[in-house]
Amino acid sequence: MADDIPMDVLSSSGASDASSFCSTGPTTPASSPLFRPSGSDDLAVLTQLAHLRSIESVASEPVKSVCVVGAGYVGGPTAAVLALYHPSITVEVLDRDPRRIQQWQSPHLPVHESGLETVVRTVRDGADMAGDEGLTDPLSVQKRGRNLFFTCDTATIARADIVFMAVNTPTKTFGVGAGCATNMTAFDSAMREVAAHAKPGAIIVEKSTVPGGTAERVRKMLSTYRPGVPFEVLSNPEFLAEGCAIDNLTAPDRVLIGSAGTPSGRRAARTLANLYEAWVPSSKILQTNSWSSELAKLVANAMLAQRISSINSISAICEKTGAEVDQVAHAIGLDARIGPQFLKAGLGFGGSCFRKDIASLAYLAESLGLDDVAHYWRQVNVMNERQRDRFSRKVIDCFERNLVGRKLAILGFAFKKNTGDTRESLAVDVIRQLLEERPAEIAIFDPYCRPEDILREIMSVAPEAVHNEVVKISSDPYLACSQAHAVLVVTDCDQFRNTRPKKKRATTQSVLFPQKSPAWAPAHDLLCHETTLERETWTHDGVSYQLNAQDACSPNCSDCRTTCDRPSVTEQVEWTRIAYNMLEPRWVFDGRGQLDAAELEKLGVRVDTVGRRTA
Ligand SMILES: NC(=O)C1=CN([C@@H]2O[C@H](COP(=O)(O)OP(=O)(O)OC[C@H]3O[C@@H](n4cnc5c(N)ncnc54)[C@H](O)[C@@H]3O)[C@@H](O)[C@H]2O)C=CC1
Ligand SMILES: O=C(O)[C@H]1O[C@H](OP(=O)(O)OP(=O)(O)OC[C@H]2O[C@@H](n3ccc(=O)[nH]c3=O)[C@H](O)[C@@H]2O)[C@H](O)[C@@H](O)[C@@H]1O
Repeated sequence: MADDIPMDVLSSSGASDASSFCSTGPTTPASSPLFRPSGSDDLAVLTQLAHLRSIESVASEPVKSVCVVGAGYVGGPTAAVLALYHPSITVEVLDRDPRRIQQWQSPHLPVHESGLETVVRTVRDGADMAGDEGLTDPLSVQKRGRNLFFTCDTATIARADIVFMAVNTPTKTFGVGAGCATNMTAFDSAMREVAAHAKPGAIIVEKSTVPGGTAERVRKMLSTYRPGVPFEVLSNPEFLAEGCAIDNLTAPDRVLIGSAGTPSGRRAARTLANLYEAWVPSSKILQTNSWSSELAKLVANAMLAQRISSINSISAICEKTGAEVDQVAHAIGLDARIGPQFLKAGLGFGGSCFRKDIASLAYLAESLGLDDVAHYWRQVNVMNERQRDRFSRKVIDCFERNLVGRKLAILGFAFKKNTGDTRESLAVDVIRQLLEERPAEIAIFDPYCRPEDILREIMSVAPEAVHNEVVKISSDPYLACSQAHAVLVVTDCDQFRNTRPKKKRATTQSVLFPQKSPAWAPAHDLLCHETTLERETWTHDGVSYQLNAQDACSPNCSDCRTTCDRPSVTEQVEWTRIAYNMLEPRWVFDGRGQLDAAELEKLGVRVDTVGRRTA
């Protein structure tokens, strides 16, 4: 039995739906070409009829139930947003990891994203809601039921009209294609569950980033496991970026849907487009064939990453000349054909996707015999690794290649700001290289990462440093930097700046909902997230929601303990305080080019900035 799902959900669309297509007698009149009055042909006719009905149902029947397989950074937020915009659809998120599921059901969500908790609580726990009249008038308040559920029970698949596949697709580390090809183990194992349980006519949607041709492979897989049963397979890659997932999901630049191009494939694509049209303008929903859609996802990431490697290659030139990389980036970004985004030089790109998606693209090119193309894209990853090496080397050189006895502080461990994701953290490589020089201590502070995640990543490259407590995690930036000979800014967190960040431009959300919605940003910033009689309220799209209180955790909840230990730094750090407690030679290495070096130098520290020649 699925966890925590009301009985009416289970009874209205149980697994029996799947068989009901076959057990219902034909209603086709005798004159129909499908009708054969007798004998062994009956079964074939019934099967054919069932298929026709289930294919038809893809387009004609409203979607009542959605299953998202994979409760990760993509699956969780995607399911929550889908549930928010479709209160009448039951959204169930399936994961094989019980710990993840338990966290999604608790106050301690496994993913840190601005605005996510508010959305999850609204749809997972239900809320009171009211329109313009507001929540103060009891007569205008309505109940919003719960329609987001998290479970480990694969039976949930059988209830779904649409199944989104959002499991991890990392790089293969073994066998043919090791280091480049996509490891499809998780995807294929989840697909086998889907093939076993999905009801006829279900639409299977690839949300995961997969190699080109996967939709075709999935179609074959389905026809092997469930011969003769009709399913539609769509590609619908996700383009959200971590740290702004809710903004990206609620106001995407585009939604891409790839289908088989057959009439039923197009109908399935239309059904999926209808779901999105609840909040995305139809002009932003693109339909292509599956291959184009799958390839477009890899190419989008490759092109973004390529810009970063390009500007970082220029930063290397700047560091040896009088040019400043930010000035160069600004000057070229003003050309409308180039544009200003993704030109920020730094330590290179981290995160779970850019490197692996470029490797997958290069592997595809290589498998097609296009070695030059493969080499071209691989260079983007090569440049990226060199960027980190250059940074670590610079730190070591500034200490005349002797870090013995020195304390280094690392500000930021996540691969970018506003996330607690430690996968492919840039800091790991830097720390690994610095540890080779045997410093006395490396202290790490990050405002969002869990200490256990940081330690796990470092354990994978330098277990001894963790055991010997050379590497320490601090929940306080000032403690981390106290008595440090150098401070390295590794993540672009606004908390680490020494100047006010530039004002954010209005999000596209405010364009989408000009009058009604005050946009998500204020909701995130909790400006319209207030506590009224101890119940929090928030407003979106002209509707005010009053959240229900969350169930209390057990007294020995380990997540509560971790949360208490975690930093509460949301304000900018005071560099005066940091500088005061540093030891000579008081180096600050700005790996993200976001500090005002001249201001910092007034505090008596030496500053080295990526993409600028050191004074
Ligand atoms: N993280 C991101 O920002 C983005 C990721 N993507 C793509 O989305 C996909 C998912 O990425 P993330 O959410 O970051 O991964 P993740 O690792 O955070 O989550 C994947 C989840 O799938 C679960 N899982 C694995 N095998 C399963 C199975 N057989 N049955 C049920 N659950 C299973 C895992 O337990 C895990 O919770 C990847 O293909 C990734 O490339 C796409 C856009 C953005
Ligand atoms: O497929 C994915 O997983 C996602 O990958 C990226 O999203 P994400 O990796 O979450 O974050 P980005 O904002 O793209 O940053 C990636 C890395 O590049 C770095 N970066 C970014 C921009 C820049 O100008 N310079 C730069 O060094 C960031 O600090 C970070 O380490 C893409 O932006 C998403 O569109 C895509 O869906």
